[in-house]
Amino acid sequence: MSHLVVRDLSVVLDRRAVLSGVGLDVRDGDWLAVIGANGAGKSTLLRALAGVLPFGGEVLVDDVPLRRLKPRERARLLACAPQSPALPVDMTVFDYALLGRTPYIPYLGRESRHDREVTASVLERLDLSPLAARPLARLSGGERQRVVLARALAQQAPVLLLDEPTTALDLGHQQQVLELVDRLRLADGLTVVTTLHDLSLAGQYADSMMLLSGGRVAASGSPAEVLTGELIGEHFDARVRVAAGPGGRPEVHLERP
Ligand SMILES: Nc1ncnc2c1ncn2[C@@H]1O[C@H](COP(=O)(O)OP(=O)(O)OP(=O)(O)O)[C@@H](O)[C@H]1O
Repeated sequence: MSHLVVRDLSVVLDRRAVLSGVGLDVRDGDWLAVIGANGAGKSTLLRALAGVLPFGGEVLVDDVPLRRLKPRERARLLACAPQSPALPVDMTVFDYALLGRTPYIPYLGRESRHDREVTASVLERLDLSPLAARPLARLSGGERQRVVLARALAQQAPVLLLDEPTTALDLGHQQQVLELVDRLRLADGLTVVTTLHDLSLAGQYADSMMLLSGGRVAASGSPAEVLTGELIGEHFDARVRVAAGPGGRPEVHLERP
């Protein structure tokens, strides 16, 4: 169970301010969806939270500033599935997912039976067991995306950051992955932050949403507050119709101009 707080976060890349003044507060078991047009800064935000980019401002997990933690300590608190990480193509699916257990394996030590069991069970839940011995080079795009997610889940960290976790997945696997993340957050109180381009899907799963535009927070609140025709029209330059879906959650449909 972990409470993620971000205050006044900024990131400068190539001497350009890519994120400025970003704040968020995600409680145990809550799901925040970060949305925004291409280049708005969504991946940069997740990379800064994951500690792989230098940033200004504060990121706190349960009141502990992230920048004070060693990489191993941070990895036990916060797991990240990036959008397209460089993959060691000769490594097998099992060994790659097992890398998620690194923060628990002693220096110069070997993984325990428990580490292998956790890894095997994550692969099972993502339909990846039959591929466990296959090298990453010989996977489809969607299979590779699930393996990256498997590594993050094997890390068993209470804060989970997912960058576009469903882009390469077919409909069934999109549902499987999002339902699995939803079950984990309800059962284990996982704190989830995802970027998602599919706004209806984001509205169905998230408790709260944040709309980024030009590296700043343009809107935040419940899905119904953020997914309005006006905000989407302004920040995505798209014409849409927003309808109330199941449970009053907004559904966003593109409309031909
Ligand atoms: N390493 C980098 N150096 C310089 N600029 C970068 C770097 N990485 C990203 N940017 C720029 O930062 C801005 C935000 O990029 P980011 O990848 O965070 O956007 P995004 O919202 O995730 O976009 P998308 O929806 O296309 O994935 C973009 O203008 C991008 O060109």
